[in-house]
Amino acid sequence: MSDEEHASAPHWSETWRGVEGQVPAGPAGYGAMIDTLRTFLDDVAAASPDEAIVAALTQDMAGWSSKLRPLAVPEAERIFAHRRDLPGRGQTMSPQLFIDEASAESVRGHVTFGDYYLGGNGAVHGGAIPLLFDEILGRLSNAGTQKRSRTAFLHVDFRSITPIGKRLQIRGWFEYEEGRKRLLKADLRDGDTLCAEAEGLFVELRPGQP
Ligand SMILES: CCCCCCCCCCCCCCCC(=O)SCCNC(=O)CCNC(=O)[C@H](O)C(C)(C)COP(=O)(O)OP(=O)(O)OC[C@H]1O[C@@H](n2cnc3c(N)ncnc32)[C@H](O)[C@@H]1OP(=O)(O)O
Repeated sequence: MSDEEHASAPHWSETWRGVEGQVPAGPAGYGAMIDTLRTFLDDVAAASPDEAIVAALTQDMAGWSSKLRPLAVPEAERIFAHRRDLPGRGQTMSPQLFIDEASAESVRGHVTFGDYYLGGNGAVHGGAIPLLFDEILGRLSNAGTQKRSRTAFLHVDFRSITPIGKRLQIRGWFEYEEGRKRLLKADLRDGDTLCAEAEGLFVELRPGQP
């Protein structure tokens, strides 16, 4: 990185905590709303409601959709998934990632997959785990640089089942950088048990690449 690029690059911590002193986008209470939505999705997944509850819930949800739809804004103005100051970035697509320790080269955190992410027999769905790895490695790859990268490949090995409802430990780290290529690795553990590990190639975008 040249001196000029270094001076204008964001600090790596902004990726995990947002910009210190900057008022985050969105109204007060946005994070609490997203947390409530996460709990709601877990409750929907776990419940066996009767016909009356299903009808009432459908009506309530449709009511909220019709209130939200006119409030849609272009991507750059959206709050969902843009709140780097919140664990999970204020989104519900991937499980809420709590960062315990981070640097420019590595990150360590914890995560609990709720009932919403159940695949079967108490195990997390095999598609939700790569989502989490892409989240942590994609953010680490782009930490402290304006030269954004995108995932070119993400290889995941499932070593043992990943349990629902347990606090798990996740780590991500840089293996090496070579030109525009950044190779990163991650693992997900339940105590001493290795649940899954990943290797991702992130390729730095050229100017004009979306
Ligand atoms: C805009 C920023 C987003 C982040 C915002 C942050 C927001 C807050 C955080 C969000 C956290 C979630 C982060 C999610 C991150 C995603 O998930 S991004 C979405 C998923 N990924 C995509 O959609 C990418 C789609 N693919 C592409 O756009 C293009 O293929 C790529 C990856 C940009 C590469 O294309 P290219 O620039 O034309 O690269 P190319 O010159 O062909 O190759 C460069 C080098 O890489 C190698 N390479 C390329 N692809 C491969 C491959 N698949 N296998 C092996 N080698 C490969 C080439 O062989 C070449 O190697 P060398 O010859 O230099 O040794």
